[in-house]
Amino acid sequence: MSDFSSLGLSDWLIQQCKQMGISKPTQVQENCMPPILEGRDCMGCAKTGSGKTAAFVLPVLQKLSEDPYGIFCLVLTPTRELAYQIAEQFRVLGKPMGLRDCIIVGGMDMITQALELSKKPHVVVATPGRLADHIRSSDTFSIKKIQFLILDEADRLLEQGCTDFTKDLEVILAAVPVKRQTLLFSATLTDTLQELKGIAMNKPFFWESKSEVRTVEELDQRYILTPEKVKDAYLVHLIQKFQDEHDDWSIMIFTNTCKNCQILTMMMQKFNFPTISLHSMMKQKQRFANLAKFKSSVFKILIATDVASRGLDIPTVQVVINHNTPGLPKIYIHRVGRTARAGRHGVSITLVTQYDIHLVHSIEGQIQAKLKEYPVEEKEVLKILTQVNVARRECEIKLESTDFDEKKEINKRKQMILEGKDPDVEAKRKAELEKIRSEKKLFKKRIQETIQKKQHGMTNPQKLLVHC
Ligand SMILES: Nc1ncnc2c1ncn2[C@@H]1O[C@H](COP(=O)(O)OP(=O)(O)OP(=O)(O)O)[C@@H](O)[C@H]1O
Repeated sequence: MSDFSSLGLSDWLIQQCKQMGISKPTQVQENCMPPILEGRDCMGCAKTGSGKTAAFVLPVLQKLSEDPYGIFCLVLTPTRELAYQIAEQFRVLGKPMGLRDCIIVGGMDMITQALELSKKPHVVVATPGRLADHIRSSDTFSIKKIQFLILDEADRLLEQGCTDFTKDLEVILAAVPVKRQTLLFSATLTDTLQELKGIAMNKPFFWESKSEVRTVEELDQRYILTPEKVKDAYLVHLIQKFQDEHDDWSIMIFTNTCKNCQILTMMMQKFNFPTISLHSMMKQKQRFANLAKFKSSVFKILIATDVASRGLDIPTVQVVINHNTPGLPKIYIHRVGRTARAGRHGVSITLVTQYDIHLVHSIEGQIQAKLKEYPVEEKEVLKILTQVNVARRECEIKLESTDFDEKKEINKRKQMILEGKDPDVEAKRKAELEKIRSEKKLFKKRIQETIQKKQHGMTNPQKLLVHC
């Protein structure tokens, strides 16, 4: 394995790495840093927790120190928390050169951000939506001369998930120079390779870690098969066990919706577990505060939606629990990648219902590894089942008495307005679609019933026609 100096990194950066406890490059750093330093575009696909951030931060800082100006580098990332984490790496590693950075994310004051942008920071780390808003509304800053455009979690930025970044990316790509170095990183690049190559036009250097298994060796991947109604009892049992058996422990629990995240958090707090939540319906300041409390181990359990599934680097996390089986293997890869980072060991436990078995098969197919069953004493779980289910119902009732659903509706309407849609027209369209869907469902059901009856000799063709 090479060292940082043989990769072409300057002494002052090597010293900075040492201060951070980084002495030898990881594979992705060893392979991607030389082409980046040579001026090539680069696409790096390496496992979670393998040091992809430093693989782009270090060469950018080196180039910036040779010819410092602002705005030199723009980093785009899908979540606000991740933007802060990346900016922090730039700040720590770039301290000796007096690096000036600026974070541009939603949920924070736009005027303060505009002022910071106008001061020409060396590095801007942004989420696409808010940066595109600044580009549309202000001419007090320019990203026309940037040297580096970096897309961290590049595949997420390009996919059309629940947050669709494509329109904002178009605005940003039109504002950056054609002559630039483009760097794209993620643990799951391969699905969107062609689109990504379109962004890194300059014959990109592509590097992918060779191993067949797409999750890290240090991760013990488990599952528990459970009926839907017993899931929460398993969760309480698992947490109790970790609390009893470990002194120093930290758990991330992923769930599918903001509401479920909120209810589970209330439930765990009811059981006196030190729990805190992170989801997109929370105010941004609360999100940052909760994450900070979890990082500093004031709270040992973080219950989150997929807003926290990518990139977050919290070394103390030893366990990841999937309260729902992720619908896509790549979501699974990122979620479980919040533990077993940088060579540490970790465990992931996925709660699987009978309806999710096909999802587990598709996850196993993608990661090229089998999940093993996690042994649990069912008797112990059944003992607390009623108590846990009563607690859930109480929390659901409590949440219903707040304006949580109302807030959700308002957020949805705000999002539609931002996307240029009329919320009332959309609601009407949705209701009509729903009506058509349920009519179709009923129609299908009737046909099936009629066919079944016919097969049992209980009907005749006329009856079928009458039904149709
Ligand atoms: N060469 C190195 N040696 C030891 N630790 C390192 C090295 N490079 C980075 N690290 C540490 O490894 C941890 C994970 O790094 P990083 O967050 O960059 O992972 P990643 O590959 O971006 O993961 P993800 O795909 O989850 O975003 C960080 O705490 C970082 O400080």
